[in-house]
Amino acid sequence: MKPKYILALDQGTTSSRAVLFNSRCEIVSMSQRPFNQQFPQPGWVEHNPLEIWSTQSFVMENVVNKADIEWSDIEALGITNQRETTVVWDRQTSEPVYNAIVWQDRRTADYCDVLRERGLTERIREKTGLILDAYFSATKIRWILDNVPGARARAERGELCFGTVDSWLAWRLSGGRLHITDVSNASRTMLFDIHTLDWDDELLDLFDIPRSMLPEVVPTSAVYGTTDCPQVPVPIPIASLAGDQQAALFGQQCIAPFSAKTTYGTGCFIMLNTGDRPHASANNLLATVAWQLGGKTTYALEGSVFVGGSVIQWLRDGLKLFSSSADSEPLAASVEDTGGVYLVPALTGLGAPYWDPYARGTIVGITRGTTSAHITRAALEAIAFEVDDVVRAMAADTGHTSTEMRVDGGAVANSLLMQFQADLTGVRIIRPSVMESTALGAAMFAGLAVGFWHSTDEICALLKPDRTFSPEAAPALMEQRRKRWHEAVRRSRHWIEE
Ligand SMILES: Nc1ncnc2c1ncn2[C@@H]1O[C@H](COP(=O)(O)OP(=O)(O)O)[C@@H](O)[C@H]1O
Ligand SMILES: O=P(O)(O)OC[C@H](O)CO
Repeated sequence: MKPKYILALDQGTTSSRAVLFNSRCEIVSMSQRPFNQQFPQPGWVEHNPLEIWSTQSFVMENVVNKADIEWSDIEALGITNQRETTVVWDRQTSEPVYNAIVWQDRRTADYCDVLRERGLTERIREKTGLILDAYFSATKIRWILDNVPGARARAERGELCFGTVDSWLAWRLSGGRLHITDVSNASRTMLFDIHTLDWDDELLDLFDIPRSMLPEVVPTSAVYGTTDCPQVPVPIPIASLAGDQQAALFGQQCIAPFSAKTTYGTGCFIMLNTGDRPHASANNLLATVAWQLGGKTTYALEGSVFVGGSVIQWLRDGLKLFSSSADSEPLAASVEDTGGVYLVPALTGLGAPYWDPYARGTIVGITRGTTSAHITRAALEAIAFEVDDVVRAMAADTGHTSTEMRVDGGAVANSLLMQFQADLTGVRIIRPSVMESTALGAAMFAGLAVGFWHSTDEICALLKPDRTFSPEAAPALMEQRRKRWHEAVRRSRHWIEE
């Protein structure tokens, strides 16, 4: 019999990726294409939705051509995506009415302050599991309706569609037949009740968003329809939609309650499976939907750190300390320690567990002896400190201390960072052999929907770890370092005037 494949489309913040998996969960081919990041004003981040689609469709075609297979050999495709990023488009023409407002964009921070002053924080948290913050889609949609000429009237006439990037891609792939989003993406909009699993009318009223704009909410793993676009010559079942962090949690086989993963990409996203109910956080973490599979809903606790690997990008492109992100490791390893330097990468404010949109990046402890190597090492350590803050908040929330954490994302290639993370957090860090956990998760959801794989157990038996990092440092020393880090964080906070 001819081999069959599952195609995963992974639409990330900085690049679009397509990955083709065979039935042994091996990567058969892969293609990646970066696209433009637009920063029209300080704190604003936008993407062109047409470029998101053109790069995504380019890599999708490329991956099939590279593998030298027929499109009809693909049993199903799955979509996973940067979450919260907001696209609004015309239902008739499919033309976006504005650029995509990216999850990192802070333009609606002051509007969130107004809502906070009106005492809405708790009500929003109860329903959505989220912290009232500009990160989520609701205030971004409202901004588009209020600021793009004619948009509100068109939305009220039912002419506009809203979607996170999963919806936008499903719309384009299906030739405008599917206006859908899955529960994991819906749970990041701040318009979705994670208990009833439906859009919430009170929140829609609050943000003044017509319900007709919203996509239909579907399970994470199911056949929703087939492709119908010029780029795909045969109809292929579209069989999963999942937020990228939730897909990574699944791809990392964190299927049992209290299993956890961290993805070290542009940001760092720490997620803990909390089983079949949301866990309300007392420590500024998010309760969110992990996935809906086989009629069962699984929830997670999440800490979202806004600047992770992107601080290394900033050292590379902004300060020009090295020419490739991988060079950060030998440079940092060329010194024994940071020489007392702490770098707080609050370049777009601070996310979990601080949620301070007015914080800004800070480097403290610089002396005449400080070199680019010390600063680079401090930046790598900062990523680990940020993750450690969230892991500790999770332990405080759940009363459960994990002994291991699975990791993925571009920056896990950095072994110095991984070892420091193990030392600091005191847990075993497990790096998988299939590093594309996000794409793998999307493929697993899609493969399960079409019977390509029959159970998660069958898939887990196919996957092996690549390397484990065990804690080696003295806990007392790490505690001292943690104190200094918190002192540096304190200095970075509330820097921008409200
Ligand atoms: N060896 C490395 N050391 C540290 N950071 C790295 C390394 N390789 C890549 N990165 C960082 O990882 C990020 C890319 O990770 P990736 O998972 O591809 O991001 P995303 O999915 O958010 O677009 C970049 O910010 C890059 O600077
Ligand atoms: O594109 P990534 O991997 O940085 O992920 C972005 C997150 O989904 C934002 O919440």
